[in-house]
Amino acid sequence: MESSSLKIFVALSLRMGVAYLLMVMVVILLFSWWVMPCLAYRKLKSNGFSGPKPSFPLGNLNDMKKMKMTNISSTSSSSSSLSISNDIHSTAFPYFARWQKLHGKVFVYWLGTEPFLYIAEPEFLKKMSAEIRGKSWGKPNVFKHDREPMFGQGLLMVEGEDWVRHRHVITPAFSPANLKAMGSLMVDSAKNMLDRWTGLINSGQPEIDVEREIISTAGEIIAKTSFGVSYENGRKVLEKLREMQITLFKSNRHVGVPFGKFLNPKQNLKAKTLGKEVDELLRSIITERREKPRTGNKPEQDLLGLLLADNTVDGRKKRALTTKELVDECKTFFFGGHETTALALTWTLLLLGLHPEWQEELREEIKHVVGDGEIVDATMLVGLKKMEWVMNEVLRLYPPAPNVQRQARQDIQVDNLVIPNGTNMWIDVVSMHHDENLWGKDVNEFKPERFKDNIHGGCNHKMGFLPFGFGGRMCVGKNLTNMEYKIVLTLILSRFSFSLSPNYCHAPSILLSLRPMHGLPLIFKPIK
Ligand code: HEM
Repeated sequence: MESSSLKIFVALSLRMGVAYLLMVMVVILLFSWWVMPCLAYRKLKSNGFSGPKPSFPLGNLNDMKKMKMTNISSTSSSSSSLSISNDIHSTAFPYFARWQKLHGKVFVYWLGTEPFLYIAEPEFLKKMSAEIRGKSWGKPNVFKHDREPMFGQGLLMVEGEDWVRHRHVITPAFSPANLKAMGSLMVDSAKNMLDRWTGLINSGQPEIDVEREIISTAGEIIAKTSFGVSYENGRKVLEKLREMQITLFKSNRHVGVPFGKFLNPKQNLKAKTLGKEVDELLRSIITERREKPRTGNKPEQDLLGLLLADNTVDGRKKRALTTKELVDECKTFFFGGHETTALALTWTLLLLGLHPEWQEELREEIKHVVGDGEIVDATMLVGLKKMEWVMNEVLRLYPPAPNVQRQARQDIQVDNLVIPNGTNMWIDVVSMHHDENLWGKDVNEFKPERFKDNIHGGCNHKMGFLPFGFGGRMCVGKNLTNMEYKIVLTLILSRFSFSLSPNYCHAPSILLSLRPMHGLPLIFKPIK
């Protein structure tokens, strides 16, 4: 009798325990997905920020999806090579274009239960970022799960003192001396690509999808220059990263939605598996380099060599990167180091295909600065000023990194408004680059000369042109991009003239970066 009542007592206690635990879990979930977002909403509202009305639990995701779908169906029929417009904001981001009309250039919208402060106003951005140092900025926690397989805790995502440590280790890899040494490897890879193009043209195939070609050459360049590995070894990493990019960013994602990751279980599993495979490949590249005998006492000066070396920050020896940190940095650089530069070149070829007069201008400049000879030394490319105007104008109209994201790690005062600690921010670079109030009536025209004698391109606000980000977290690879861009474009323009194929369909779209959805077919003619 005694033992049976003990059993009943234990069973009852267990049930009550489970019920209690469930209740606590429900309260925690309700608190973090309902109460906290509502409090954040009220706080932002009381601070004067308005925006589209969210619904629980999707926030504004449904509205965004609907506007995107309506936009795709209304533009797909009209998109032909004759109707190419550089006015891309309302097609790439129809929801932001619409909400701007209703709520201005700073407002709050919701991804699931996460509020985002949308910013397309350079003066607001200037005031907001004036007091915040690089290490004090956060990156939205809500994106971290999504981006973990691609970037891990690499430089793009890391925060605080760890960011300082990583940035100090990495910056020397992009010193002028190191960049100069990378120049000849870039020339070799670009020439291989152009020899392939010549072969295709000679065999009667003058139409080439340059997006695919340039992405693969830029991948080869980053594999050789930053990691000292052959394209074959780098290719596996790049292919898997690319597959992961498509898996993670092409489908309907449920960012910020409670249990959102369980809504796409197949994709999440695939991304996780690919992430593990990439980590394994990179670990073997790292191990191989660790075991490779050094030439002399100095570590190799490419990115991987510097990441592996012990390092000193502000005169003090700092902890070297752990293997996990190394793998994450390698992923970040393998991906970030080729895709953005390749897209800058791709969009340039589109605009030059549409503007043969600028092809001629640049050819003249190349003749003057480089002569008819080879690029023997990349430093000679510094004199290509018009090419720099063209690059800036392309990055303005088609910024490969179309937005910058932040999360406040402290309350931030902007005039009489307070952005509460924890607020996510979405800085719309495409919008600012296409804002008539900042650039004038000809904002959507391709006019490289606006950058002549003016590094801001005549924009009436210094923070209205942000292709490489801003402040302490500005792009670390800017100079590498500059050099690679000039080398590849110089070689292309010296060997070919080109025009747009009638098969091109103009559909700039976002897959993390801004890319031509259907590639970029061009028709080539050799010029010597
Ligand atoms: C046209 C080419 C490029 C564009 C448009 C571009 C754009 C950007 C932008 C907008 C940011 C700021 C992101 C933020 O603040 O959240 C950034 C950061 C970064 N970029 Fe680039 N990038 C380019 C080329 C490169 C290259 C070639 C590399 C590497 C070799 C690279 C590596 C990085 C890294 C690691 C960061 C993070 C820096 C930090 O947070 O300290 N980028 N880039």
